[in-house]
Amino acid sequence: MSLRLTGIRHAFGQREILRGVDLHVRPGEILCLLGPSGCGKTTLLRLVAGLEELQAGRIELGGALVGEKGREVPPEQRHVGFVFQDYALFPHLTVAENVAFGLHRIPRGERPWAVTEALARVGLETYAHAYPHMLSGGQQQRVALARALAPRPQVVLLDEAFASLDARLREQVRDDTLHVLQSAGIPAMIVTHDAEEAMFLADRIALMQEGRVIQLGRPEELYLAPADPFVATFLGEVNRLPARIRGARAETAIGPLPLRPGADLAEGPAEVLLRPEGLRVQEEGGTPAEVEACRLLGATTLVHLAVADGAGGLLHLHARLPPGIRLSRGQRVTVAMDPERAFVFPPAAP
Ligand SMILES: Nc1ncnc2c1ncn2[C@@H]1O[C@H](COP(=O)(O)OP(=O)(O)OP(=O)(O)O)[C@@H](O)[C@H]1O
Repeated sequence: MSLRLTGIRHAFGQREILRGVDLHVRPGEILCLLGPSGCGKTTLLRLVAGLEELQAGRIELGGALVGEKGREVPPEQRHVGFVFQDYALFPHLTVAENVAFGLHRIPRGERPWAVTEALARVGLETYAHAYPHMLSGGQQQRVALARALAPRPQVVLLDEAFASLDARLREQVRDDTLHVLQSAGIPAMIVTHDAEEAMFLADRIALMQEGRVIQLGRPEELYLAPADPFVATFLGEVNRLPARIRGARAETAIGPLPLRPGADLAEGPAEVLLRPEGLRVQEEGGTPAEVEACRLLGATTLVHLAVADGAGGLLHLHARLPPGIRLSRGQRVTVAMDPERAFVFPPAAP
């Protein structure tokens, strides 16, 4: 079971929303469509589900053509499972009846077993006879997932499925969802605008901007080798350092950074983006810096630092250090760069 999208374009009126998207969700793979609001993620998902008329390109599910302009398989015949942000459970049906709702293709006699199996998969078999309002938001979302998976669809699509849950519950439901999707082995395409969520869930991330996939790869590829500053900043916090390319190095206020092999950068001004965990704080042997603030954030300690920018001003930088490290305001330290967490790009447009 896999999903292949080729040359998908879409416009609403004169506005081009999708500008040529090619994607392959492999069997059993979890692919996250990540991008800012309005970049076309939901539209792409709706095209896959058949909820939007295809204008250009092809959609294949499990090797069979389900969408091409003028030749579209209707949504109910596509074997696609859908989970929305607002669960969309039927309030007057029990949990079991909600899950059974999409099982018309399965022989009647097998349906109770399919419902029990789907509810067991999400750990809610004891709630079969409860009504949605008796469940927490997280449990309702798990029912929605069970309902989407019960008919064994070719692909399951999740659209901002965790957005309406509060932070702690969201983490729990995400975690459950990852394990449920992996154990079901059904490929999934998940829409989110939250980079951390995408990194948590995805085997691969397709980062979208203005209707195009800007970079496609494993989360660590996007995080550690971003194709451009947009990808670097979307995937996580960065420090921005003015730089100058000289030979095979980018020179910055906190030392030189060797260019990566194949980097195509002209001599002259550039910009280095440095992940906060790539800013090492040491007692000696780096560039002098002064601690402005130090806060424990739970899993990491965030240190605010001031460094001379080499032109009479100060650069404000963030370092993320292991928890337990305590530095005081005004303390003098030195800083250095971890080249694995630093990326050089042409200078930002003024
Ligand atoms: N039926 C429609 N008619 C006109 N414009 C639409 C329609 N559906 C979506 N749009 C517009 O298309 C653009 C892309 O919407 P889409 O929902 O695909 O983006 P998205 O990346 O999922 O963002 P969001 O997270 O905000 O939903 C938006 O500007 C939206 O206003």
